[in-house]
Amino acid sequence: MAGITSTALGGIVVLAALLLYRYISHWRTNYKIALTTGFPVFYSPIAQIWKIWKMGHDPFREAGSDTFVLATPSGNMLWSSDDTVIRGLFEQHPKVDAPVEFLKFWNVWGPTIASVQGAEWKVHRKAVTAGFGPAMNHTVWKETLSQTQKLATHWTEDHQAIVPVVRYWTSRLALHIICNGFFGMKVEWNADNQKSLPTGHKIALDAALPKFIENLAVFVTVPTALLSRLPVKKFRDTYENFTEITTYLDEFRAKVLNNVEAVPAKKSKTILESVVLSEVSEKNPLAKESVLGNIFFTLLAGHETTGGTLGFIYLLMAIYPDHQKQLQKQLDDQLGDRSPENWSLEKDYPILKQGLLGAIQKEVLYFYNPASFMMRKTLSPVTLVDSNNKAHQIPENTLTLINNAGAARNPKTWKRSKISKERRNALSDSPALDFDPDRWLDEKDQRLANWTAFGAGGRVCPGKEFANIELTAAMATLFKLYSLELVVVKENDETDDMAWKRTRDQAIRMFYDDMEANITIGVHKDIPIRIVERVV
Ligand code: HEM
Repeated sequence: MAGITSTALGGIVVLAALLLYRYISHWRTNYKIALTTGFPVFYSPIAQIWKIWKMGHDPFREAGSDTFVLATPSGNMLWSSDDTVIRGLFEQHPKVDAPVEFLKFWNVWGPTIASVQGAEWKVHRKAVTAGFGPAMNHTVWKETLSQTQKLATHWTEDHQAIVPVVRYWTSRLALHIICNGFFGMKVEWNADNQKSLPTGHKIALDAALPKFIENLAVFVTVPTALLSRLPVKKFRDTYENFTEITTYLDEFRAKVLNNVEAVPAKKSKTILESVVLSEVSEKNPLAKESVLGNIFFTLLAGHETTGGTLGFIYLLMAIYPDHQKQLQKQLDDQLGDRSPENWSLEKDYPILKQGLLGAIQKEVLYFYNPASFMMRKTLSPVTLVDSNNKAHQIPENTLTLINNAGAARNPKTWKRSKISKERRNALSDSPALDFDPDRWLDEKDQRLANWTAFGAGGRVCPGKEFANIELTAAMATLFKLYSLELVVVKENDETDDMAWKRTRDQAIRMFYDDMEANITIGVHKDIPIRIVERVV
């Protein structure tokens, strides 16, 4: 008996040694391949991608290079915070494309634009993008002007003008706008949406979507059969929201299909119509699951990003009242005493975008880009040129990590404000300390010429104009008619000024300490603000 055991044990030891040898030799082979790129190479068992926003440019400073390769046993991963390299990665699509094997979690109903490559991606892309255009831009402009005024009234009347978590509301605002653009739905701010539910529904669409998105990780990791059966509230809720959304999407789809012959002749289609139309196309029709999936993905990509960005903008304007006043003065000059109903997309939007309002948007998208990183993969060998004009040969099958957070805090392109070391340390060296929209108004400064918040090349964000129009209209409406202030509560024998500075510094610190990365980044804790009507 003891003999058999020791033989078995010996076998296990030999097998383990063989596996370890294979593991190490894969690792060494990958390391040698990585060296051919000409970038510094490091051995790494795993990449700590969950910490990326907080780490900022630190990994690159420690590596002594803005681009490096992590050689891992299962393959190599190139990390870059060099915006010339990042541009190159975007623009070399389709040779460099999304690594679909890591993006399957987007397939809630079926494959979507975000989780496919090559010829299949072209079909999805055509279906999704046909609905973006001048008609949609007008809808977004008008709906944002109207919804933002309604939100401000809702804050003032129903919340005694105090708003604890701004991001929650700006996400809702973006959801209301996109639901109008996609489905022609008018979502109101009072709780009546839940009372006047369409037949057959228990939850309103604008309530089910955010809850489902919040629990997307649960949905992706727990099998659907268990979600509906296990006695865990989170599982049951996730399943209920999923089935509600499926029914809504099915109903929207059926409505278009019922009258599908009329759609091709329409001069401008909604995104819903163009996606559904692709299901009945003779050439490469999309499956029903992909139709539902693409509508969901575009809804998600379109409101989480824009809502989150607007949340940062509103908060930063409360933290920096001087910038807010400067913006309001410029808005008064640009828009005069016309009311929002009379602002025009053709005339006012380009002027607003070129001024301080556009600069604030860029500054926020730069530091608080909704995606702290993006993944790509080289599908064939490519040449990448870095910001020192040096060419690097990157082998096929190299995963690449476009590190937006690192690129934004790269000292080569980022001019920091003059702030003492002590103050930086006390406020966690939060990027909110360096908030400086004016950097985008200096035309001679070309440091950030390569930077892009929306990607570039074939896979560039199709919602770029949608987002820019929405952010512009939501900022102009709010700051033309109202001001935002941090809510200051005095402690002990503090003077007004001391209490304000303490509150402001606490908010700046929270912009680093409490930043969380989920699907997008956000400060999810309370930073209460007050809305005050302007007397102009
Ligand atoms: C501040 C707002 C937004 C930002 C920063 C943003 C950024 C991005 C980025 C960086 C990409 C990836 C590009 C690439 O892989 O090269 C992307 C893709 C995408 N975005 Fe946006 N986006 C925003 C708003 C929107 C909106 C409003 C919509 C729709 C209404 C939208 C729909 C999409 C879709 C469908 C894709 C996938 C494109 C593809 O893979 O071909 N986005 N976005």
